[in-house]
Amino acid sequence: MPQSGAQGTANGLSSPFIEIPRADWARLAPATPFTLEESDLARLRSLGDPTSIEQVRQVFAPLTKLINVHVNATRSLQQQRTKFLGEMQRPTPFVIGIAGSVAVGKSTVARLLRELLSRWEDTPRVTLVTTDGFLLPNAELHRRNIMHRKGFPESYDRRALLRFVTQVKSGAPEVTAPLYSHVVYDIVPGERVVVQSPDILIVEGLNVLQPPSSATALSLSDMFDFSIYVDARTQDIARWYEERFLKLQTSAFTQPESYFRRFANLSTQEGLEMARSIWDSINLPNLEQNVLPTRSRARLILRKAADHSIERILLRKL
Ligand SMILES: Nc1ncnc2c1ncn2[C@@H]1O[C@H](COP(=O)(O)OP(=O)(O)O)[C@@H](O)[C@H]1O
Ligand SMILES: CC(C)(COP(=O)(O)O)[C@@H](O)C(=O)NCCC(=O)O
Repeated sequence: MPQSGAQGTANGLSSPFIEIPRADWARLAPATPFTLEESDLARLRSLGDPTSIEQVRQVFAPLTKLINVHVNATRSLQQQRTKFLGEMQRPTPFVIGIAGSVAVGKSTVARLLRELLSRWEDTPRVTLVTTDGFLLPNAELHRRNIMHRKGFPESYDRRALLRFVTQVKSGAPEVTAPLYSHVVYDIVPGERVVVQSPDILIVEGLNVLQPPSSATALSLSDMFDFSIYVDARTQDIARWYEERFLKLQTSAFTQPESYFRRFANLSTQEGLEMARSIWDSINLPNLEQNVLPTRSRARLILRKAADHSIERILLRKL
């Protein structure tokens, strides 16, 4: 049975979330055969992410079913509204936001959802964009003296990001976004990501659930039809960040164009110290000050255990 109040009862208010026990959630998987193969999963997982096929079956398959219910309800509402207003309007893309800390594993969640949702016959065209494309280029971050704030809300061109998602959601046939490279650690000049009127747009990034900058402004999350916060204990995320940094030392950092190339030859101890210093000075304060406070704005919270498995599922009921 769903349990209420899993997110606490601050100020005596009851929690807007119910926790759905993992076993009950797994039983909500669709009856259709599960077709994801180990080889697909290997392609979709991020570096160091151990998500298993069993996890996908028990957690992600029911989640895509729930999202499919939301997609169909949204389309039905759109149709009825169009009829009521006497308008001619095609169904517009269903937009999903995925938020959470650096290194929590958002990319794996987003890629799995893209893959599984595209296997539903109602939504074959699913596009995933990451908000890093809307980071200000390094030259501009330096000019504003905020290079040490990469990932904080002020390091993005938030108006361009909101405009981009609004255009996609309005049904524009083709919208483009800038492209960010984690290896170069900067926007790639002249390259664009092209989005062509998908059935579903997934927008993944640290700050996608930020409230509006003023009481009268629209926020990105106003464009979301569904949203997910990928959550974990801060000390676990810090460890995942360190472990990933050590793995990147022998992979991405060795590439000639890597911004972190100078870290490739550090000893394990020095690598750990460098990872800890970046975590403590940038990603941890951003998590605590900006990202974590948006958790309760999500429709669904996926809470990961120390081994990356999803141990708790919290669904907003209000
Ligand atoms: N310095 C880096 N070089 C290359 N790839 C990176 C680097 N940092 C992160 N990545 C990759 O970028 C993706 C996004 O990472 P991140 O923003 O931390 O989000 P998350 O871990 O929640 O998916 C991950 O697939 C990660 O492996
Ligand atoms: C690029 C990021 C800000 C994530 O961007 P997002 O796609 O979440 O908008 C992050 O991965 C990052 O590089 N943070 C800066 C500190 C660091 O190097 O870890």
